[in-house]
This record gives sequence, C-alpha cells and structure tokens, in this order.
Amino acid sequence: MSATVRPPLLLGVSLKMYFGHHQTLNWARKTATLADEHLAVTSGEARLFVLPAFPTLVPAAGILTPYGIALGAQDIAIEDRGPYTGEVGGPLLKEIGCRYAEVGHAERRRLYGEGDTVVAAKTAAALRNGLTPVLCVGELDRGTPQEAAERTVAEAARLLHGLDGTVVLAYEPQWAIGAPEPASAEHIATVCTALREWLNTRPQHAGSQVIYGGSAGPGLLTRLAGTADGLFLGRFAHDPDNVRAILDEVRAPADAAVA
Ligand SMILES: O=C(CO)COP(=O)(O)O
Repeated sequence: MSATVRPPLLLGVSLKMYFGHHQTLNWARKTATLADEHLAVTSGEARLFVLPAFPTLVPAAGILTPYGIALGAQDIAIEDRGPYTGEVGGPLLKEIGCRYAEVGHAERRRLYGEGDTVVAAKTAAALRNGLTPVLCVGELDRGTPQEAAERTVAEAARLLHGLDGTVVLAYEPQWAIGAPEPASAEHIATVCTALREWLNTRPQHAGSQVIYGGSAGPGLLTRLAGTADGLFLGRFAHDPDNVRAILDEVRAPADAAVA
C-alpha cells in the first residue's frame, strides 16, 4: 500500500527593493544555511524560492541553488530581446538560472501602470521561455471572502486565457500587502480553495500551485491548515529567524499551533 504523497509546500520570498547588494548576499547565505540544516527542506516537505533584485541574481544563484533554493526575477520583459532599454528578457533570465518570473504584482500595477494586457503578455513571455510565472492575483479592496474568490478566479481566468503551462498563482489581496496583519485564515482559505478548484478544471495548468502573500509571517501556515500550497513572503522573511519559524511549522504544524 502506498502512502499519500503530499506535494512540497512552496515558500517564496520577494526581496522587492529593500536590500543592498551585500545585504542581499548575506541574507542569501543565512537562508542557504537554514535550507541546508532544516528538516522541512532536506526532507522535501518544503521548497524555497527567492526573488532578489536583478543585479544580485547571478551571485545569489551561486549561493542559493547548491542548497536547492530556486531563483527567480521580480519582473520580465514582454519581448525576448531587442531595443527595450532597461528591460530584462526571459532568455537572459533562463540563461542565468532563473526558474521563476514574477508578474502582475500589485506594486507594478499601482506604481507603474501595468494592466491586464501587460500582465498577460509577461505571463506568456515567462511560459515561452520555460520560466514558471509567479502570477499575482487579488482584489483591490477588502470585501467578503466570497466576493474576493469570485473576483480573483475571474482575474486568473482572464490573465491565463489562451495560455498553457504550469504556474504559481500568488493570491495577494492588495489591501493586505504591506499591512500589519495578513488577511484572515478564513478569507485566504475561501479564495485559495476557489482558485484550486478552478485550476482543477484546467488540465493545461497541471502541476500549478496556489500560494498566499500579503503580510504573511510565522503562524499563518498553521492557521491555513493546508488550504494554500504555500506562502509568498515579503518583509517578514527579512529576519531568517522568521523563515526558520515558518519551516518549523511545515515540520510540526500541530506543535507550532500550540506554541
Ligand atoms: O507583496 C508581497 C510579496 O510579494 C508581500 O509583501 P509583505 O509581506 O511585505 O506585505
């Protein structure tokens, strides 16, 4: 009789534009050591990915990938190469060892005017280049979990229309990003379950995962009780002790809940 095999929980970290060069590499070294030592990672129960700033990708890859931590970019150009000043294309990201490319983050929508057309084109660029898009979706304003689920599934369907391939759907309610607290476990569970059910109807996205981001930190994974496939961390991953605490929850969710 074979035991039920649970896919590894996916824990992503976007460093956004918080760290300098040396600070990024120091953080990467500490995170690599953690991955090397922690049973949640060495047992295969959790997988980590990190999205540092573009100039740090190559040295960070040298530090992180030997420990099984995957690397990704925080953005990707729509085009693959050519006269696009300041952009970084998928072929280069692939060449330097990226596995993921983040698209559609709320900050890029709000501050840089990226809309659905751009987000869908960047998602296509990632898939075309063999990169897994970390496609951020989520409602702008706080409402009921049911409203959020409906809106977010419709958003994912719109952005992935006509595209095939494995994706990471990062459910990030925009009102919960940069906040003191994440959305409630009930809210997250309702939306992530709806996204999962929608993905289950789309064989072209087999192997896709649904993770939650927006002020995620220690304790949340336990409260989510398996309703999301992982977390997408921002500020609360800056302290490696927090990453360790989250990995502890992967190992012993029940213990962590009563601690
Ligand atoms: O946007 C996020 C991850 O991409 C979340 O950031 P914070 O956890 O800092 O709110």
